[in-house]
Amino acid sequence: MDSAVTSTGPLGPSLAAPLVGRLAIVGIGLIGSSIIHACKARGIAGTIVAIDRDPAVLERCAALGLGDERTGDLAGVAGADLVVLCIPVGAFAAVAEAMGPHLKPGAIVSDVGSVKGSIIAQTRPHLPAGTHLVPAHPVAGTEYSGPDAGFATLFQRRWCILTPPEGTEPAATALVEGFWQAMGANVEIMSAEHHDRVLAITSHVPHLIAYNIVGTAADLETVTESEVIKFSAGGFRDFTRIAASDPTMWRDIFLHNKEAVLEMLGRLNEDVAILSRAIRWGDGDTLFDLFTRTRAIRRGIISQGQDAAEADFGRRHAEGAEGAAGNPTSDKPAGA
Ligand SMILES: NC(=O)C1=CN([C@@H]2O[C@H](COP(=O)(O)OP(=O)(O)OC[C@H]3O[C@@H](n4cnc5c(N)ncnc54)[C@H](O)[C@@H]3O)[C@@H](O)[C@H]2O)C=CC1
Ligand SMILES: O=C(O)C(=O)Cc1ccc(O)cc1
Repeated sequence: MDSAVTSTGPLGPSLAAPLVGRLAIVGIGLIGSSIIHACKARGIAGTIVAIDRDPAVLERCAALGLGDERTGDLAGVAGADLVVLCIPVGAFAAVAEAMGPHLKPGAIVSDVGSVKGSIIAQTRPHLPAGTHLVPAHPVAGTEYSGPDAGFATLFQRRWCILTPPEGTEPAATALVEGFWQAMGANVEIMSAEHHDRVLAITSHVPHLIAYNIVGTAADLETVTESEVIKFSAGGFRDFTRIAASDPTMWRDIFLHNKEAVLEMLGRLNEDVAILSRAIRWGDGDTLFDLFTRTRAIRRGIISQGQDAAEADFGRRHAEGAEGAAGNPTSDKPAGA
């Protein structure tokens, strides 16, 4: 990648020549618009076609200058070298069916969906021979959605997981790998099945827990709504951020990663039963041992540099610096 770099700006290296001639992004929400910002900032694509079925979204794209061309018609993928589907997981079959006939021979189709097995199953049957499918999932996002929420640095130093089905042309995978690296992401390749199990425990079940706890708190008869808001500075506040995530997107994720999520929920329920028992019987050792183990996991994540801002917060907190008592979790995406 480095030999193709001409200059380094505030957003990182800019490419000497675009990696992709014609890029089509379908779905200009948080992720689609962030890709467009990142590609523009770094000269990754020659021409960008922004496609969305919602006229209001296209209007915002025009106002924000997102895309060199904009259309509500999936025929807009015609002539694209790379098409990236940035739509809810439940919309893939219909979109793939409608766009399939317009793809040029050799086109690479990728995506950003949070579930991979279902996306492959929905998309592959509709892709003409001679095109390539290289599914991707940037493990980076916020609780915000829509074209106004995107920003160029969203993927920087974040993981992007590729799940090319067996038999995928290595050159197609390499192109998509280079595309994400050019936006600042670290790329890892694994099977779709493995991806869906890993993400079920690291992302999907945590979101379900957040939705559930906020719902439960809201339903409690003995705690008023104003008390929930007033005293939400504790752990509950972090849950409310996650529970503000897009309902359509998350409904689709749970419906399309059903098996892995149910498997992980089964394990979680068993472990919650063990904790309930420890609390009931005053078994402090069980609680202390678990909390010691989980604290080490958290510190391991930070020392691996996966969350530099929070590591910095932790350091400043230890030093007693000004502002260290605030919550390190941003309520707003940078630049939004
Ligand atoms: N929000 C996040 O933090 C992350 C989301 N993802 C995945 O990225 C994908 C997109 O998520 P967001 O950008 O957050 O969603 P979003 O809600 O911000 O944007 C989705 C866009 O897709 C458009 N759309 C929906 N159906 C369409 C169709 N049939 N044809 C054309 N456009 C259509 C909508 O009008 C909307 O503009 C989802 O699959 C999600 O699982 C992946 C990583 C992080
Ligand atoms: O905002 C958060 O905490 C997230 O977890 C964002 C996110 C949502 C969905 C994904 O598939 C990946 C990342």
